[in-house]
This record gives sequence, structure tokens and C-alpha cells, in this order.
Amino acid sequence: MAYRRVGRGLLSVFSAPKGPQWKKMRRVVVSHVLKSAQWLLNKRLEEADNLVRYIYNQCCNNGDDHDEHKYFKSTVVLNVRDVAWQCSANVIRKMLFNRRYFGDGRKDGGPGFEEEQHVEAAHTILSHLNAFCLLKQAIETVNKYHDPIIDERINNWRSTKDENSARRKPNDLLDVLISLKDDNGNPILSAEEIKAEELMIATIDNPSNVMEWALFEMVRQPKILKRAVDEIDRVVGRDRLVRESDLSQLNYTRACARETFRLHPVATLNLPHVSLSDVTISGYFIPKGSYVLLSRAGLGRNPRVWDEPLRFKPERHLNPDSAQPVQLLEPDLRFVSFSTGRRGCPGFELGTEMTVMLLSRLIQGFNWSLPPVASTVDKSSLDYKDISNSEPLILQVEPRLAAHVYPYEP
Ligand code: HEM
Repeated sequence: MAYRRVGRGLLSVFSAPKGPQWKKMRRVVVSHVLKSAQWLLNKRLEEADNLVRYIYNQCCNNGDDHDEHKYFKSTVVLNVRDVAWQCSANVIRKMLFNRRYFGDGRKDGGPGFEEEQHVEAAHTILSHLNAFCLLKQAIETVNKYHDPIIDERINNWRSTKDENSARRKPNDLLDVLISLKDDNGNPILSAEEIKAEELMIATIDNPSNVMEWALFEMVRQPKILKRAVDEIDRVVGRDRLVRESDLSQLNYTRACARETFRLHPVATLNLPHVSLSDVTISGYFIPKGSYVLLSRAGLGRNPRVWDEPLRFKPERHLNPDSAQPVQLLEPDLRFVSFSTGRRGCPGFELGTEMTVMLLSRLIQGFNWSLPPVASTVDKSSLDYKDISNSEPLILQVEPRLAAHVYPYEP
């Protein structure tokens, strides 16, 4: 009960105003961008396939040449963080710009120089969101890749004759943002507003953070990994890869993702909020205008709410009496995943699908284990730190399905 009272109180400070431009963008995201989520399913699937294909290619000593007879499938050591960061970025790049690569890319599905630079800059921005500095270089790097694509696309839409433009169907989220018109037929968003959208930043870090920390915990507790693998084999089988339509049945994998949000949040603090009025929460008076920073680690590991709070125990989220799939959303704020209230994440459904899909593909497609030099993966001493300060997870990986199941891109 204690957390409920706290949760309800917190809603009154979860309403920081960000100005009319932000409200407009939030409206656009809720009413147009997220409605597009379903028709962008194929793009998400392409990137989930690419994730599996890329790791598979790393396990094969013939590089790009996909011929199963020539392949010698081997165990390789992989930097899980690099792979998770890139594939999470690929999904949102594909939905937003309809492309995986800014440059020529790589035949094996991995990132080129441009994508590595882009993802590094996006994560630099994210890890400094609470800092009072401009992060000029990282923002310039992200804009260097985004702006030319946006300018070119706007020109392209605006140079199309009006009657053709009305018939033209959006092919990605950028098209959606550009083609929005008000009742008088004028664009709803200016070029500057489109360039200022933060969908890339809003989406890039959470799914990859879950992939890395969930795998870390599962490898440390092989029984958990086995239970998740068994569930996927039971629901999906071993002759095809997980699809989004399977996700509601992968309850144990969902519980693993939820437990990762609780125990290993992507950042120590939530985004700052401002209280709009004087409010008292659990006996603490918070004056109007205060900056409120919620500790994600403090909520998710609160011993008054969570039994054995430092143990990774996905079972705690399973409810045998409920027919509903385990939710990654936590509206009572017993931990922070998508947050709640007026500023809560409008993309929680899409974010849940992306996260569970990518994690399921990693678990289904490969056997994961500690490399021989175990010291390289010992993150146990770092459990309390923000992941961005910890060492990347390095694991041994080998394919676990028949060669024909792995996606092939000529
Ligand atoms: C696993 C994936 C995701 C997680 C965990 C996540 C989590 C969050 C969190 C914690 C916030 C801050 C809420 C606050 O200030 O209290 C937020 C804001 C936001 N997210 Fe997400 N998000 C995810 C994916 C997405 C996706 C896919 C989209 C849209 C395509 C999206 C769009 C937004 C937007 C627009 C905001 C700002 C809301 C506002 O200030 O009014 N997010 N998200």
C-alpha cells in the first residue's frame, strides 16, 4: 500500500510543462506516429532478422558468403553491447528513415563507420540528459546524419505535384511527419520541428539495455536462460524465428525483460520534472516549481516493495491467475520503465514489442555462455552503477538452430 500512496502522489509532479512546441510534437506522436506502428511491422521484422543474420555471420568463418556447406559453424566471442546498440538503432532508423545505413554499410549486416559514429553520439546525448552542458559535438554528429535526409525528403514531397502528393502513401515515419496537413492543407510541422523530433533518442537505448542486462543475468543463472529457451521452443518451435504475433505467449521472456527494467534501469534517474503546484508526498513537502528527479534504481530496488530486491527473479512477475501477458509498463511506479502520467512514454506498446522481440531472437537463435576468461564478464561488482559506466558484456555465442532457419540477405 505504501508504494501506491507514493505512486498517486507522484502523478501530480509528473506533468512538467515543456512548452507549446513539445505539446504539438507529443500530439503528433500519439495520434499519427504511433498509429503507423502496425504498418511498420515489416521494417521491424527486417531488423530483427538482420540481428540474427549478423550474429550468425560472426559465427561462420566464411564471412558474407552464405552457403551452408562451406560454413564451419563456430563459437565466437561477441561484444553484446555493440550488437545490442546497433540493432536497436537499426530498428528505429528503418522505421524513421527507411534505411539501416547512412553510408555503404556492410554486407554481413554489421554497422559501418557512419552507423558506429551515429550510435555513439546518440548514446552520448542520452547519458548526459541530466547534465547542464550542450553536448554540442554529439548533437552535431546526430544532426549531420539526420538533416540531409530530412531536407532531401521534404524537397521530394514538396516538389511532387499536389494531386500526386495527396495520393502518395507514407513509407516511413519521416514521410508521416512531412505529409501531415492541417484543415487548410498546410503542413502541420515545419522543417525545423521535424528536425527537432527526438524519436531516435527516445527509442534507441532502452531495448538495447534490456538485451545486454537480461543476457548477463541469464548467463549467470543458466536455469533462467533454459526456462526462457524452453518456452520459445514450445511456443515457436525450432524451424522458424520468433514473430511479433508470438510475443504475447512468451510470458517468461516478458517477465525477464520486466525484471531487467526493475533491476537494471537504463539510467539512474528519470528525466527531470517540475512540480506545477505545492504538493506533499509521503510527508515530504515539495514546493511548486521544484525540479523533481526520480531515482529509478531507488524505486526498483526498494526493499519495502520488492522481496530480495537485488536478485534477478523473473518469476516474481508471473501471475498464474491472470490470462494477460506480463506487461513491461509499470503505472504504479514501483519501478520506472515507461514512466506514467501526462509525460509518460506514449510509445510503450511499440517499445514493449521491440524489446521483447529483440531479446527473444537473441535467446532463440543462439547459445550464450561465459567466455573462458570469466573476468571479462564479471559485472557483478558493477551492479549498482549506471550501465553507461560499466564494462560492455562480452559473451561466447554459437548458433543453436539449423542453418536454413537463419535469414539470408543476398
Ligand atoms: C523500450 C522502449 C521505451 C522505453 C523504456 C521508453 C521510456 C520512456 C520514458 C521513461 C520516458 C520519460 C517519461 C517521463 O518524463 O517521465 C519516455 C518519454 C517519451 N517516449 Fe519513450 N520509451 C520507449 C520507446 C519509445 C518509442 C518507441 C517511442 C515513439 C516512437 C517513444 C516516444 C517517447 C516520447 C515522445 C516521449 C516524451 C513524452 C513527453 O515528454 O510528453 N518512446 N519514454
